[in-house]
Amino acid sequence: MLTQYIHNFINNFDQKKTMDQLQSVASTKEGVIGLATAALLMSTVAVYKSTRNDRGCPQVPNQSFLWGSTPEYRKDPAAFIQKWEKELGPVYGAYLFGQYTTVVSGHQVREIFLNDDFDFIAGIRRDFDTNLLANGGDLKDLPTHKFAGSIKKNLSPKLPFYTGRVIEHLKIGLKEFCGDVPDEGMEFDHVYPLVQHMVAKASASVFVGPELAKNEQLIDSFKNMVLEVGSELGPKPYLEFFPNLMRLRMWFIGKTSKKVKRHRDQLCAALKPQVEYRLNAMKENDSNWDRPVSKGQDFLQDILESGDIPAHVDPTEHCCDWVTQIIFAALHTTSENGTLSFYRLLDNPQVLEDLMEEQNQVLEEAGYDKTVGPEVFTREILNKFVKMDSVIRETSRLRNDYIGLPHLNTSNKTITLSGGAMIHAGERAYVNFYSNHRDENIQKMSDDLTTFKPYRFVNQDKNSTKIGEDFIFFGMGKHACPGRWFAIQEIKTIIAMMIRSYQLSALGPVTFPTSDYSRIPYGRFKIVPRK
Ligand code: HEM
Repeated sequence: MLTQYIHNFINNFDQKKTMDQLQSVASTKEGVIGLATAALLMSTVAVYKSTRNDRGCPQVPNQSFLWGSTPEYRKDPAAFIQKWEKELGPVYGAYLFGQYTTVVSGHQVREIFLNDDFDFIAGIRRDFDTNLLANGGDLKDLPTHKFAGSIKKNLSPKLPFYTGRVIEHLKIGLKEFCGDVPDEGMEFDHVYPLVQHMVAKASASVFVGPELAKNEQLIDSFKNMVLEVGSELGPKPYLEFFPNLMRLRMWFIGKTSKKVKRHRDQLCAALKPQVEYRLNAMKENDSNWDRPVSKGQDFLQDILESGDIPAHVDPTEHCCDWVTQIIFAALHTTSENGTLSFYRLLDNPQVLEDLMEEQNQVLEEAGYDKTVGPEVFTREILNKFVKMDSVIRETSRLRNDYIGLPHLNTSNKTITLSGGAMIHAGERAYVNFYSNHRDENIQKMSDDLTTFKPYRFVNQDKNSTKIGEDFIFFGMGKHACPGRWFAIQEIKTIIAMMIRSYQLSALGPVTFPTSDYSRIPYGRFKIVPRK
């Protein structure tokens, strides 16, 4: 009743006015007390409902009426998971993140990923909706299935073709970032900015073409849009109780934030002349135009040629919405995980030398001598770097991911898992990365799964893009990440290139985070040109 009332109450308000009111309410002491009281009431109702509903699985006892088990989880997610799994088994209910949640581990994760009634995109939108937050157009005009379909059709099959361009642009990115590295070497505070710049440059050359990849403003958005726009959201724990308010807040940020406006403006300004030029030339069937396909394709051209631009949307705006979606799906994810693998190597200097040795062997077998540079890499050659692939998979397996990938039951019925757990309509099931990536039965291996073993997956038929219940880093089933081949190839190329060109070393300890807030390790490092 109360939730329904609040739902109606919010939906009957003008969004902008409501948001203004909410912002001013939340900025006063009385307002915060009011919101906290409302959150307490909501929480009490939800806890009451959850105890009355039959859940078909054991529950984590609720530790606080207001926050449920969230503080215990946030304090030490690994300890939370170990404790409750030991006590309750692989599937249990918990009051987490402002709502009742079913946490699913083991073989039953399949039943979440492979059931069409569970929807990850709908599950994540409650807390993070790219369309709203980045003012990225109407979801109906660019639905996720269209975006995913286009990646599958236009990106993955063309990877062999894009490899050379990616290498060329990674090199440009490296040069722009480091300049000429002197013989005595160069020191850096952190890996992320370097990897981020290289990923932005190479990704832009594939998504919008080599010409636009020279545009500094566009590259700035490829690098910084996700972090800057994401930071506008900030932690607002009391909003976790109010999905509608959360969405209003994202909508408000999208419409009013200066950071969002800056990135959208610079993306549109960069894209506009290219989009207009290409559309004009296509319309006039001008065979002389500098068609990107003559120099190779790019993803922007695929969008323009798809004939899918809705008639009521300005083509530049539509392409800008596409690029915004691409930036959110592809850029930070790849930079972050490239950084992680890089730090694992800095932390294991012997592996760096092994990987150089592996490169030399593969290149020799391909008919090259040891002096060649990374420009000779092809997709085929990169695929033969099996030790490096294992390092990347092992890095991803051990990432500090805990309970994640919320999947919303979008049907109007209760879904019962094979172990008996019931997820009612409108509720979310979370997948337990942490357990599946460390469980001996799931991994089908027994040697210490809590430690980093770089060559664990060599000759195991488990490469870094092979998904399954033992590797849910990219999800699973028909919605598994369609960009994973591109992401992994980019990460592999960056690492292989850096190893081939420089001797890399950590300058002090490398620290891997264990919280659920940041996945990025830190530590200083040095590069010295190889002779
Ligand atoms: C290391 C980098 C990346 C990671 C860790 C990652 C991870 C994920 C995960 C966990 C999902 C959800 C899968 C599921 O629901 O089962 C996903 C979906 C998706 N990813 Fe990625 N991703 C990465 C890079 C990329 C790149 C480079 C692209 C685009 C070129 C991309 C495009 C997408 C799209 C379009 C979806 C939605 C698929 C659908 O709903 O059908 N991702 N990704």
